[in-house]
Amino acid sequence: MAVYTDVSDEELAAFVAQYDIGGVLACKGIAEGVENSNFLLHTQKGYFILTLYEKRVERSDLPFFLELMKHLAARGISCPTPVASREGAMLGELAGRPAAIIGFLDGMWVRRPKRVHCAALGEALAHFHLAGSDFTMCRPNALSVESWRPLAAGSLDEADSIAEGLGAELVAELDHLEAHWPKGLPSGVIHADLFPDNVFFIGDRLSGLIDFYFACNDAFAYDVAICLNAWCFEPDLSFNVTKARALLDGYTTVRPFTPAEFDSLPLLARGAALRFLLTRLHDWLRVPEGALVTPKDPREYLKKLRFHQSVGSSSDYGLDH
Ligand SMILES: Nc1ncnc2c1ncn2[C@@H]1O[C@H](COP(=O)(O)OP(=O)(O)O)[C@@H](O)[C@H]1O
Ligand SMILES: N[C@@H](CCOP(=O)(O)O)C(=O)O
Repeated sequence: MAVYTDVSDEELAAFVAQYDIGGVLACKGIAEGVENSNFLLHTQKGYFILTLYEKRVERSDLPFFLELMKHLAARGISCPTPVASREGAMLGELAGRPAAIIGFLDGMWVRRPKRVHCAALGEALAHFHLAGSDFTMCRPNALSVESWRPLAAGSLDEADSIAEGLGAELVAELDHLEAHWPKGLPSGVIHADLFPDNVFFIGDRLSGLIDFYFACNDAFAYDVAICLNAWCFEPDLSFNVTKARALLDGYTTVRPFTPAEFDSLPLLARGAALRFLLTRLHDWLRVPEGALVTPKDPREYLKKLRFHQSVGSSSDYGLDH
C-alpha cells in the first residue's frame, strides 16, 4: 500500500471545496503503487483519484505530467485527466504536498498478462508515442544512463546484502552501458514505466493507461524495452518469446521500428533492467519509517539483467526484423 502522507478530514474537506465536485463522501488509501500517496475519493459527483506527490517527483515536473495527460486524452489516448479547480488550477497543495485530483479510469490491471494483452499493450504504446509527437513541453529523462552511476553510488556499500558480489557487478554493468549506450534513435515523449499495473483492461480490451509520473523525452525503443522486461518474463523469470513477439508486432503495426531500433533492443533492455534494479535497490534499502508501502524486489530485475547480458542480438530473443 502506498500512503506516505496522512490527510486529516478537515484538510481534505477544505481541499476538495476548491473543486466543483461536490462534498466528500469517502476517501480511502489505495493498496497499490509505490511512488506517490493515492486515495480513492468518492464525492457527491462521483469517483476520483486524489494523488499527493512524494519523494521522486519534482514539483517543477508536475505541469509536464498533468499537461501531458490532457494532451494525450485530447489525441484519443484513453487516460485519466486532471480535474481543474474552480480557479482553473490542476495542481494544489494538501498536507504539505503538491496534490491533484485525477479522473477515475475504469478497468483492472492484469496480474498474469497473456499474449493478447502484450499485443494490445504494444499497439497502445505506439499510439502513445505518436500522440506525443506534437506535445510542446519537454522533460529530459532524469533516470537515463547518465543518472545510473550516481544513483548506484548510494547503494553500492549495501548491495552485497541483496546478492553476493552485486556491488562489483553493478559497476561493471555501468561501465558497459555507458560505453555502448545507443545514440540518435527516434525519440519523443515516452511513458517510461508502463508496467502491467499501469495498464487497465476490461476483459481482454485495453481500457487505458495511467501513472505518467516518469514520462519524459527519450528513445521510443527504450520504452518498448521497459515493456519487454515488465510484460514478457514469466513468474519463474524465463523470457517468453511469444509474448515479446506479440508486443513488438502490436507496436510495429502502428509505428514501424527502424533497423537501428531493432538492433539496439538487447542493449536497451539491459539498460532498462538496470534502471529498475537501481531504483528498487535504492528503495529496498530505505523504506521510510511508518510508510504503508511494499517495496519491490530488486532481485527480480537482477535476474532480468543477467538474462539480457547473455543475449547477443535481437534475433537471439527469437525476434525477426
Ligand atoms: N486514474 C485512475 N483511475 C483508477 N485507478 C487509479 C487511477 N490512478 C491510480 N489508480 C489506482 O492507484 C494505484 C496506484 O496508482 P499509481 O499511479 O500507479 O501510483 P504510484 O505513482 O504511486 O505508483 C493504481 O494501481 C490503481 O489501482
Ligand atoms: N514500476 C516500478 C515502480 C514504480 O511503481 P508504479 O506503481 O509507479 O508503477 C517498478 O516496478 O520498479
